Amino acid sequence: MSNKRKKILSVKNLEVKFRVRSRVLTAIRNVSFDLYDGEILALVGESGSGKSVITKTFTGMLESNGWINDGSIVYMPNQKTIDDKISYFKKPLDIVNIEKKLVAKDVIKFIKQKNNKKVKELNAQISKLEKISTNNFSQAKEIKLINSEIEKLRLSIEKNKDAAKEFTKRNQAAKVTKDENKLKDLELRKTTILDPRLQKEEIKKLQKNVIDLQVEIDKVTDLSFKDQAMIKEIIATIESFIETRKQVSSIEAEKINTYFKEKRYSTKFEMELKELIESIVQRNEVDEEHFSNIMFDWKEVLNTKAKTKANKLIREIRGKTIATVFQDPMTSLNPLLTVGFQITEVLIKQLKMTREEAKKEAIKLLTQVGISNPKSRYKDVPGQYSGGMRQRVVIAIALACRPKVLICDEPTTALDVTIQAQILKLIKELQKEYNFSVIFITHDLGVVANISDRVAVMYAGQIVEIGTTQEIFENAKHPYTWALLLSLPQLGTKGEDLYSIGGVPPSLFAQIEGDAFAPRNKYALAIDYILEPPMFKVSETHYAKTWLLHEKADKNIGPKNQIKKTQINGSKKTAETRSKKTSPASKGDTK
Ligand SMILES: Nc1ncnc2c1ncn2[C@@H]1O[C@H](COP(=O)(O)OP(=O)(O)OP(=O)(O)O)[C@@H](O)[C@H]1O
Repeated sequence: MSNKRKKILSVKNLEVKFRVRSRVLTAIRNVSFDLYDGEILALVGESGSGKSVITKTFTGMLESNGWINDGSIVYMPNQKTIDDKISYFKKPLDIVNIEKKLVAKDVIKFIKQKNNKKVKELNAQISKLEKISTNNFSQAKEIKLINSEIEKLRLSIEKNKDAAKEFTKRNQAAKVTKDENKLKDLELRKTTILDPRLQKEEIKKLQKNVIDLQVEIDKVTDLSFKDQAMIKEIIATIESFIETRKQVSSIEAEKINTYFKEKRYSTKFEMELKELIESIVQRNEVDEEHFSNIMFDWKEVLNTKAKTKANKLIREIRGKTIATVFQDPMTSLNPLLTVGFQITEVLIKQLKMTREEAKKEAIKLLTQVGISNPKSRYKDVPGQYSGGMRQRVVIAIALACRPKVLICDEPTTALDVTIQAQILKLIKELQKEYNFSVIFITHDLGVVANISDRVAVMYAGQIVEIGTTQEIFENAKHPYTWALLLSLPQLGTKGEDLYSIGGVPPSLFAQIEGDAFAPRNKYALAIDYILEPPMFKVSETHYAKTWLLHEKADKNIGPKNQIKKTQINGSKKTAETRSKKTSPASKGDTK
């Protein structure tokens, strides 16, 4: 695959995080790659390596507990798209910018909402004090109210003090302290109300607070996307401490410390979070009540749906530019509606076709994806189709809007080997005909040997090796790619156990030091445990993230025999031959 081809998607330094029960995990760590116009790029790696998460970021399909923390994903429409009347995107478009609008306004909105609420409360207090200062009747009424509150508090304190003497009643002791503080406040308010000079001072103080909060409302709009992500991380860190009582790691504490040090202006909300974090780090304790008070409206803000514009754009991308085919066709199909109806709905909604035009086009699409008797099958519901045929229908729907990028997320994993070969062949044929680009996700390198132009190998949220399919199969450089190749059933010896990669991938909750694969890598070097390797260039099209490519590393390290793609092809061919014997496509899978 020549790098001279035009890029259609360019991913740079992508970082994706998820909040899981008040902890944060980093699922994608600084990933960069390009997708070229008309190519098939395979994303390969074990379960959990981040293949699906990456592609979900292209279409705004991350679950609500996930967000893009950093990086950019730029979609560049090709000439065909630009010339095409119905295509929606004519200019390069940074998908992350749209996503930011979807997820990042939360913090700004939250702080604004909180400050506005406080301003309202303060203004009410000011007007009450002003009223009291000019009206004796109001003053007497207020004093009466305060006196009755003071009386109630005194009674409550007496009662709880007795209970607190029993050593087990911790709650009562805390309540006594709280009530005593309230009592002090009320006494002070009473004195203020009775003294006109103090009253004026109090009004001035409150007015100053209002001004400070209003300045903050203006400033908070400047919070960058990164600031907001950091604030979310700090909140999660505090929540995690409350839940687990586990001390914050020194790396995290340092990161938070640096964030505050480098800030020119911090909002009151941030300052309060800073205080809470400091209390955790320095004294291993946190004022939970304070935290829940300042976070009171947080959850509501996170769930707001006021992100409609960005949502609309993302839907346009999802519908007209980047389509996805998932492993289980039933996740995309409605079991109660006929296949014909489901295809025509897309055509009518997205391409504004009339029902008649849509029907014609749907039958054409069904024919193209290899459904025999499309006119009669058009009226069947998905349950009347077999697994392989359903997947063909999903492909037809995905192609209905002529996408420029088709994401295939393990589309053949649930199918038996013969049907799998048919579907792969179909995708390849359609791709040639319509010249869209494909990102093919799979955990099985063997599946992509025949279909992909390039392969990107993923491990623990990173791309560890990328190259043309031939380079990856015949000249792999990363020990993880060697392990994947060696565990292919096609390469196993009859009667012997298949090679399996020992150990488990690292936890994505923790900061990963050095090379993430080192603990499972029998060729690991000492440096792998200390320093993360960079991407080393092997050729114009081939890069690998392993210290074994460093000029000082021993070049003889690695498995003795390199694997030939032809070995994989051989076994894939057998599957294809089997499928051809039962073709046309429908024969092996006629239902
Ligand atoms: N909604 C979520 N909440 C929390 N963690 C998530 C969420 N979605 C994905 N992850 C985590 O992100 C990491 C990458 O997941 P991803 O689904 O991309 O893996 P994958 O390589 O596609 O694997 P698989 O083949 O099993 O789907 C995993 O550790 C997963 O647990």
